Amino acid sequence: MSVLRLAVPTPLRRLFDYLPPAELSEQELAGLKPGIRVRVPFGRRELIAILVDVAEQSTVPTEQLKAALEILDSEALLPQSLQTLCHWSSDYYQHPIGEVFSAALPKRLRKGLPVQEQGEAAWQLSDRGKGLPEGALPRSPKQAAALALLQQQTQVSTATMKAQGISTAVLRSLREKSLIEACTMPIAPQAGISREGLPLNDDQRQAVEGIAATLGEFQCHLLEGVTGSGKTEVYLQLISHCLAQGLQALVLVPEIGLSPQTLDRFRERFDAHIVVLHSGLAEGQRYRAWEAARSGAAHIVIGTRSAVFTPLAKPGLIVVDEEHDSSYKQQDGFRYSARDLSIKRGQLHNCPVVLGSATPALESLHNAQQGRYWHFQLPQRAGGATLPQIQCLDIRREPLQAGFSATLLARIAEVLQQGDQVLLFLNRRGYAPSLQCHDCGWVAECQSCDARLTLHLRQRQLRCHHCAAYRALPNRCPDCHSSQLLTTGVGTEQAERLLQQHFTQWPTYRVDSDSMRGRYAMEELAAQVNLGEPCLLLGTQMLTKGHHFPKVSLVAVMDADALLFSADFRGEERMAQLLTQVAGRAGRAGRPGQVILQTHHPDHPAVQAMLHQSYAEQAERLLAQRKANGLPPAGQLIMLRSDCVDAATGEEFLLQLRRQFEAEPISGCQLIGPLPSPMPRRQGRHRSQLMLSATGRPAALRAAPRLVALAEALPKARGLNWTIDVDPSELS
Ligand SMILES: Nc1ncnc2c1ncn2[C@@H]1O[C@H](COP(=O)(O)OP(=O)(O)OP(=O)(O)O)[C@@H](O)[C@H]1O
Ligand SMILES: [Zn+2]
Repeated sequence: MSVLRLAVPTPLRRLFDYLPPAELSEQELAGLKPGIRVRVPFGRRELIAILVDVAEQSTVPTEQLKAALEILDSEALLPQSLQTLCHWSSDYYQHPIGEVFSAALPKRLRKGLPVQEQGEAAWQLSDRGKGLPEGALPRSPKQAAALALLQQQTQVSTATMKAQGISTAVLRSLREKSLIEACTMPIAPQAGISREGLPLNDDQRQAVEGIAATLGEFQCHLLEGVTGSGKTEVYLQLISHCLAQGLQALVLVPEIGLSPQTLDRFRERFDAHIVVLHSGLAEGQRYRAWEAARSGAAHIVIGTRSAVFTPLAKPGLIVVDEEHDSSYKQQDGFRYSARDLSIKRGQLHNCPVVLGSATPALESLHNAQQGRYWHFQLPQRAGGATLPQIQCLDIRREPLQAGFSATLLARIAEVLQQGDQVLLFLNRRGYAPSLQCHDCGWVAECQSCDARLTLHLRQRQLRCHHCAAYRALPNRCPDCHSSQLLTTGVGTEQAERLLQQHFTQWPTYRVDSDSMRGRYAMEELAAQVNLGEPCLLLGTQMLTKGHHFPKVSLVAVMDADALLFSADFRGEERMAQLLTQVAGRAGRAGRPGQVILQTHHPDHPAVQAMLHQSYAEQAERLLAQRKANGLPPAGQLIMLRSDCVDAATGEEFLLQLRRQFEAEPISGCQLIGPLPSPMPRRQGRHRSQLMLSATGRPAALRAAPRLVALAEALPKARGLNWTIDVDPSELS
């Protein structure tokens, strides 16, 4: 007797056995392929599952097995290599396989809708049209031409008709006469054509030649190139090698790095079918892009994190741009790292993977040093631009206006007067991060989180940046009714006001998630700024990623102190990356750039390092510290988090887990905690964490399934949730 072994989208970490649908013949059963969708009853619902295997028998007694309802596909939706990637991810991240498959499929298919062959709108003769006697063509010459075309070729695309001067109006009137009918024509994959690239400098050429030599085999490459060194040009030329071999390229970009400028560079370079996959797409658009990638019609697939699961008919190259970026790690649900999975994918497809960054993650540098990755360096800016000078501006005892020192304001004025642009980095949106009563000390706090509320003056609201809570801005203190409410700290909204008042002649553009709503906001802004008129750009991290503003010659970090004193062991690495990236926006074309860090801690070692060391030198020092402390990449971490409405339950659960794990310890593994999370209460839930530190991958690979098995076996208190995070990127 045959049993269908299925991955069902549920939070349970196991496969489910079902009997085949009753009407399925033996022959049909033998033809079932892993990777097809099956509709199954599950509790009171119906779910869409993925077939993993057809087994001879089940461990569940036959009478308890339910029958599947319907087989939805004849061919696997995902190629074998991607199915393997899903299984591997499920094991590695200890995430339920059903949910992993869901993450890999577009919503349309998850809902059970049929696979749609993608085609081009076209026309063919109707039966009446076919029966038209010779010489009985319509009198209109255009209509006659259209019919003549269709008599020669069975189907002609609307685009071809247009190229022949036949308008849609002509085609419509032929359809009204029932002579022709609409149809879809399969898109014949065409060769992607590359236009000529820039002449490469020696470093770029070495990288392109070295990496291109590995097309057709698996090899991971680290492309470490300072900001503006022309990494993108290296990707473009590698992709053109890839297209020349008839292969597809997958390019991953950080969530907010998918700038229109980047896309334009691809579109200008290639006469090829380029599809884009990101979270802002409508369901239908996403599906069409996915299908084009899967069928091989798309030559280049550019996407954010989840695009790492896009099937490719002829995979040739994977590029991960800004590989250090934290948006590659999913922070909830299925907590995978798209960078790490792309390397696994390269292995499965036998294709090279390029990790590119000006500020590579310590993990990647470590792998390069160990000889696992080939390491290519671009130490100079391309096209003759020089790297900017970084200075620190000691603001102790300096009066500040909305976070600006007089010295900085004067410097900004000079640059604007010279006709250049200024970029100001302030990583805090809103007007002020805190509101306090001057008389009684009351502080506006979120009722559900251990966090202060941010003042948004334009909307006259207090908002929590950790949950959706907001309330109207009070006029008086709710405790003592004093009207003396004061703000502390400065956000972008406040800094923007000051700039507008101070620099009336020049426009200020604010770039943060409040001001950049709408899909085209960033695109329009970039176009405006690149007209080259002097202006002020003020923004959060959004402004720092991948943008190329050639006229910016001064970059100022308004509050460098906000980046110091992080509790996370990655704090200093992140600071060095962020500041190097921000600084890298200055002086990208010809004119030398200048970077100013405003700080109260000019002697802090991290600030000093920014002034006197390159990122590579800082990374070397930080890596040595990590090794000394057994922290990643020298060791591996696994985080177990619990959350519950009351504080004690979660902690008790993690404590039990620790005891059970330690009853039979795994060598090379050490548990730390349970401890309250850095933000102990969020959205009304108390959060605790238990961290496992392993000396290396083998120990971690043994520990992860064991922790999950123990946690699943523990009695679960009402309302308690727990999650596992393998290779956590944030310790919060
Ligand atoms: N070989 C070259 N000759 C002349 N100009 C070049 C060359 N390569 C790149 N450039 C130019 O240098 C500028 C910076 O290049 P690019 O944006 O590719 O750098 P990047 O390393 O990707 O930068 P970042 O990491 O800061 O985003 C671009 O204007 C690009 O056109
Ligand atoms: Zn909140």
